Amino acid sequence: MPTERPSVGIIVVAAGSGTRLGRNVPKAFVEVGGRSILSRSIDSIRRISEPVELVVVVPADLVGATSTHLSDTPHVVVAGGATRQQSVAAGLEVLSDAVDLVLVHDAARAFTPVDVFERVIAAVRSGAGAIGVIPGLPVTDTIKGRDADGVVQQTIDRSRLTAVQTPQGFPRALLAEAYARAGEDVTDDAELVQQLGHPVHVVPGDERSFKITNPHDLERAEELAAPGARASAPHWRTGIGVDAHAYASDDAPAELWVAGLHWPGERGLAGHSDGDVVAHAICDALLGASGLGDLGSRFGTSDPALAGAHGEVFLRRTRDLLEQAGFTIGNVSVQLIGNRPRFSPRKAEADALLTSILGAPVSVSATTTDGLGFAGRAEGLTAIATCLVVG
Ligand SMILES: Nc1ccn([C@@H]2O[C@H](COP(=O)(O)OP(=O)(O)OP(=O)(O)O)[C@@H](O)[C@H]2O)c(=O)n1
Ligand SMILES: C[C@](O)(CO)[C@H](O)COP(=O)(O)O
Repeated sequence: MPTERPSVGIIVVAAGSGTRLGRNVPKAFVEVGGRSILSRSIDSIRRISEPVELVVVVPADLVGATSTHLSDTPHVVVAGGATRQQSVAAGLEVLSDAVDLVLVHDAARAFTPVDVFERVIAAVRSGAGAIGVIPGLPVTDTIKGRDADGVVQQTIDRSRLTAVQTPQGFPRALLAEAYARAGEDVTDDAELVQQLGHPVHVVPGDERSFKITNPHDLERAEELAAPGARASAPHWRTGIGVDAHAYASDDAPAELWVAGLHWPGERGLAGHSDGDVVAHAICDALLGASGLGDLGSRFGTSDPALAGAHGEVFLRRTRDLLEQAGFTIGNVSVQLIGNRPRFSPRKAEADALLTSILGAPVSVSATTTDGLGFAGRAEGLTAIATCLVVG
């Protein structure tokens, strides 16, 4: 069935042995800062702002062990071949029919920022199914041609040279045809597409997208992976979350918990958990900003462990989910809407508690609605939260 926009498939080739790196495990499975190169190479893919189909190509004896390197990212694993070209061909074989735009990415480029992926996807789309797109950087060294004895023959005009990176993007039909007709082994996908006579355009690559090839590259990778180092330009995202709970009925009274605090003597809220609207609105804002779903899909009412759970439980779990996905919370701002409790005397206490739970500044304010709406009629409480996250 035709889709409005080409649906994206990404083949991550990770089946190389890493001869030049000289380790005793295949390169993509070498650890950098406690995580494999393969695992790091999909960090940015997880952040692409649309769903993508992921195929990972690995050495045949590591097919079974690969999933542990990809956490919960949906993927298909397939055994690669003796050359990069054969490995890409193996990946192409298992893409589903839904995919009509393919990116091929080297796992060895473990720190490629997400904007490079998005730039390549956008450029392929703008080419109306007819062009290939590769990220590249200007060459900064002087480049000379030499003969087999090492004698310089000429200086090559570097102004027209590009150092080519991945992901390389193509309309699926074009890449499939290029691979079907491929002859001699070449070093990148664009070469095969060009051999068919199709144009390949260069878009800006990124210095951080270097290929981990030699031992020195591994040192550079360790530096980028070190705590506090930024492997990619900060990507700020905003989120919004709203929650409302009715007051508990007199038949089933409850204690009031709002903003992580217990409010003795106040009428409690009804709900599967403790009904902490402030905590729940914050979770929704954070999950939404990070593209990680929402409170309902992450912490469903079917989970008996969450019956009566306090807001703090949801907040801590939400923070963990964001951190696992590589996001850091910038700040959170929340407004509580309702007649009671009188919030301002405990604002500082609430801010301090929520700030310590989330490890980022949280500010809660409160307002009434001049008697309007369900909050004004004292039927319940609402909270609206906004946040910034960076990833
Ligand atoms: N048979 C191969 C060879 C390479 N690759 C992948 O292609 C990318 C680029 O290749 P390169 O950096 O040259 O990796 P290796 O071939 O492993 O390195 P070396 O040439 O040093 O052995 C890497 O992610 C690598 O895993 C692959 O999937 N299958
Ligand atoms: C695809 C590539 O990364 C673009 O620079 C490069 O051609 C891979 O070549 P290698 O010889 O397999 O490293």
